Amino acid sequence: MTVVVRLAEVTREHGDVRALKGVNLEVAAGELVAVMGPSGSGKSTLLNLAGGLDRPTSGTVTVEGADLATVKDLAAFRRTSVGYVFQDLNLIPSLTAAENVMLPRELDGVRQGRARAEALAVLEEVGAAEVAGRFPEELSGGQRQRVAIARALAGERRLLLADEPTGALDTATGDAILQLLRARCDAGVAVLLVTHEPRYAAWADRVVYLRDGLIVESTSVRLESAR
Ligand SMILES: Nc1ncnc2c1ncn2[C@@H]1O[C@H](COP(=O)(O)OP(=O)(O)OP(=O)(O)O)[C@@H](O)[C@H]1O
Repeated sequence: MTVVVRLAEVTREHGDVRALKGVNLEVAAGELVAVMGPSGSGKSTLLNLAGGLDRPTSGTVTVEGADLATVKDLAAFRRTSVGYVFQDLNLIPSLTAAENVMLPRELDGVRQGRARAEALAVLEEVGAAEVAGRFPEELSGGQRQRVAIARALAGERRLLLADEPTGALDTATGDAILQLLRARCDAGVAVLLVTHEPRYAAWADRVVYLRDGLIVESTSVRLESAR
């Protein structure tokens, strides 16, 4: 079992607010872990720390063996190792769907032709090939979500972080999104998924419950035979 991300005794304080109070969590390659818990319990904070978007007050975060505190170019590290589906998607309005997916790869030095080919392949994989040339404002909510996921999947990233990726989507689209994440996971990617919905958490191998900045419960949910 290859551990892709490990949080060890991680705390995060914002002034007097202790968003995380000593969290230990490992996610292995091929494992989908759902993070649940009430609003304000620290779920987004946990995800941001796991992806190097935020730094812990104490404790260590290790991604693919690298202690994030010692990584010099964290932005570059994130682009190559971590796929992130943001709650508000963060698609760039002036770029087409394909260009949005290509951008992080091009920033990494991948040539335009190859980045485009990759983008089209991954858009196809998420069922959004037909919108490759459209701009975000021309897309439905579900299509935007698929494009954001395609952007997170492009390249050989080993860690995928998704913060409520099913957002306000209808159940069928939400299920399709989870199916996609599950397929990536089964192909060897480690996935950390924040969700409020037990329906989606049921796709996970393990559910961890956060309360007041602590993991209060961790449950194995998915049996191999159920897949
Ligand atoms: N930048 C910040 N400055 C101050 N407090 C913050 C900051 N970010 C988060 N917090 C606080 O840390 C706690 C955890 O927040 P977090 O967003 O991680 O919770 P959450 O479980 O993701 O909530 P939700 O389900 O509403 O998204 C909350 O009390 C929040 O108000």
